[in-house]
Amino acid sequence: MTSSEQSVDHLPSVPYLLSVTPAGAARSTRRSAVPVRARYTYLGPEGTFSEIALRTLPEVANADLIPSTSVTAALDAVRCGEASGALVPIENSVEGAVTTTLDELATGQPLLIDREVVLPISFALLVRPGTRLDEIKTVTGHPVAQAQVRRWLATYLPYAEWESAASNAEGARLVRDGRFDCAFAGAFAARRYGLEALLTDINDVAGATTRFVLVARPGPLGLPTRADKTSAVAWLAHNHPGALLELLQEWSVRGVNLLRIESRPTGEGLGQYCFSFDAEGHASDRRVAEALMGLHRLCPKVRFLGSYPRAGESRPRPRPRPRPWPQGRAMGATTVPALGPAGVPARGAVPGPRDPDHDDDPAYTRAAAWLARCLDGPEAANPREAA
Ligand SMILES: O=C(O)C(=O)C[C@]1(C(=O)O)C=C[C@@H](O)C=C1
Repeated sequence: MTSSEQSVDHLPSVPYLLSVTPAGAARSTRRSAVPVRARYTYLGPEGTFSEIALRTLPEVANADLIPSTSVTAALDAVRCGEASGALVPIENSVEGAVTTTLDELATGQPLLIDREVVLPISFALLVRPGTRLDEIKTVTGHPVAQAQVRRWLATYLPYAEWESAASNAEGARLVRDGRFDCAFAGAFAARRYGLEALLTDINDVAGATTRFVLVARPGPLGLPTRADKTSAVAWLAHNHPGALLELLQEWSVRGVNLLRIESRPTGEGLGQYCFSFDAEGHASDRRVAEALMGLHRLCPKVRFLGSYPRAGESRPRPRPRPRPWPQGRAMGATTVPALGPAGVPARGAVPGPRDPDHDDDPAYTRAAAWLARCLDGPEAANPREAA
């Protein structure tokens, strides 16, 4: 048994976060002086990989961890102030994006990604004690799990009927209740639901991993480390030849590496897409800041999703304070706003200093003001959306 299995077995039984008050009710608790015990939520019920991922974070050691019924419920709990943060899956190395998470972060009241966790994923076939493989007729699990065991299912349970569950642990709960014969879930979930791991280490692709993000209400960004990632969503102005290329060029001309980019339907009709991406670096890095401002000029809508340490990079540590950018000097296509003592645009320093090159350029001024608000983390870090 691994240490993570042990930690799950010793979890207290907690209720689901079900009641959600209207969004917009509460502000971030990050700066609160009141010593309240933090509450974090995750895709539940107890015994999900999401819970294991959340428990790897030192900041939750003394917090209450409360399962949510879905990614949407977890994020809404943060939006309305019921939880300080939510840990949800966002990407799997075999199946790709967890689209619910991408879409929920792209819409609704803005949230920021604070941290990411990458977890190795391997499934066990959980059954009620005594069930044999040749007795299994119905199977359940999360859709992302199904994609990771498709070949295994075709080989060993070709006639079993699959029905998706809200999460792998929810699948295990349904097996316990007699709704299905077996569920794919982490082996650590077996004891929680009084089940038996008939088989373990099931995976079509060895070394599969899932990336999870810890999401919170907007607040000041963490200081840059030597290994950061910046996430955002951009909507293109017109569907014209080269529109996506223009967006990508904002990054490439500045030498910023994109780590992920995917299109997601906006819901406004066929062919209407926005682009969700991760870039290497922190929004206070000059090149990343310039690229974000470039996007703001180019796109009718940009949603900043945060700058945070990259998981798995050799121990990110705070950088030495960066040298201030030369104030008001043009750097490539844009200049950057005034810097505060931490090397990031100062609170209230919006827009930047008098800039003879750009003062007659309202698009520049708006982009600089937007970037400073992204770094400072006010509630409305996405004025483009209100426009
Ligand atoms: O956290 C869980 O256990 C989940 O059910 C979610 C989830 C996911 O959506 O990626 C997590 C990891 C596994 O790769 C499969 C499913």
